[in-house]
Amino acid sequence: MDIIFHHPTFDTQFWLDGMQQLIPDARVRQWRPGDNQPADYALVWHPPVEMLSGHSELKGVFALGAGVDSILSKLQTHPDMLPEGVPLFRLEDTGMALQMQEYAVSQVLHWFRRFDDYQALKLQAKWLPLEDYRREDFTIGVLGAGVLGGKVAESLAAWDFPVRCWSRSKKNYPGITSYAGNEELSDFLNGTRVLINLLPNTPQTVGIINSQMLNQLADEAYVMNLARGVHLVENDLLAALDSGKVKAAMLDVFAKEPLPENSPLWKHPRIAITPHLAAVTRPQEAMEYIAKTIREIEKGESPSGQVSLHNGY
Ligand SMILES: NC(=O)C1=CN([C@@H]2O[C@H](COP(=O)(O)OP(=O)(O)OC[C@H]3O[C@@H](n4cnc5c(N)ncnc54)[C@H](O)[C@@H]3O)[C@@H](O)[C@H]2O)C=CC1
Ligand SMILES: O=C(O)C(=O)CO
Repeated sequence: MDIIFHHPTFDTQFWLDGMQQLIPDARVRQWRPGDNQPADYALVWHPPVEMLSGHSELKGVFALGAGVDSILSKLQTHPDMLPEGVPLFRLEDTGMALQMQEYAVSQVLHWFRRFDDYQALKLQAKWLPLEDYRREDFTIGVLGAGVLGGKVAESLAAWDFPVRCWSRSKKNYPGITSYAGNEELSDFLNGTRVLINLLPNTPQTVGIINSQMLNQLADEAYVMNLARGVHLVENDLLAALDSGKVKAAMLDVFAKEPLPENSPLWKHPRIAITPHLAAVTRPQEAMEYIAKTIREIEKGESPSGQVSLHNGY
């Protein structure tokens, strides 16, 4: 079995050695421009078109992240990049859910305990106990209730917050109210105080966090974007912050990354920013998942994690 690997920034040797250890009889190599030799599996992030195009012998392509939008958008301009019938897989959790839970829970608790207000008071040397927020006024709404959104919703429900989620089809997470489809979006938004985005980037979700959505949230809402920058209309968020509709935002992802130095988001006192690291690929977990999936494919099984090209995620 031949496995090819390409990632613009990962430690390639670590991945080659790791995959070799997990599948000892495989020949694992770094793909380099000009390498047109056949392969059974490809592990990729931002793959050059020629790495995959024409390789209909591939039995699987593994994206080395959870979101496959960068690969699917390249398919728009290079439809032959993924040969017909070759399945595309993505990382399902592999250590990312726990990171998302840490990120979301710590920030929700930060807002709920009003640490942002106390930091502002501290800067004025003011000793002023504020009224507590109540859980019943702190409904958390998770947009996208898949592998990551579902876990984030569960971890916040464990802190006794009222939690709801929104997805394409109904979910059955204990203690979480599930809303599905565009027809239930307004009901989901109505009363949501903290909006957490974990949707995939698809034509249906681009720009979804806009004025219309923000205006339907509870007053003094909080917004956390952990999915993709293109989901959020940045100017609409700035307007909602200025009007007071939104009290604060925590953003991990941006339409343009790295976020340009002249972006007004940097200077806004009620926007917190992290540089797209809410959840990163954990190499060992990812390799174990890929090796397990390869074994399942080799046995003729249908492993989970296959991307639906039709749904776009
Ligand atoms: N900031 C970061 O560091 C990271 C961000 N991500 C982002 O998180 C996203 C979510 O990842 P997973 O949970 O693994 O994806 P997933 O595919 O398991 O879940 C997606 C959820 O969104 C829902 N959804 C999709 N389209 C919808 C629509 N049009 N209307 C309503 N619901 C819709 C699905 O029903 C599902 O519940 C990734 O696509 C990626 O963009 C992932 C990893 C790290
Ligand atoms: O896995 C993903 O989709 C990411 O965004 C990683 O940072």
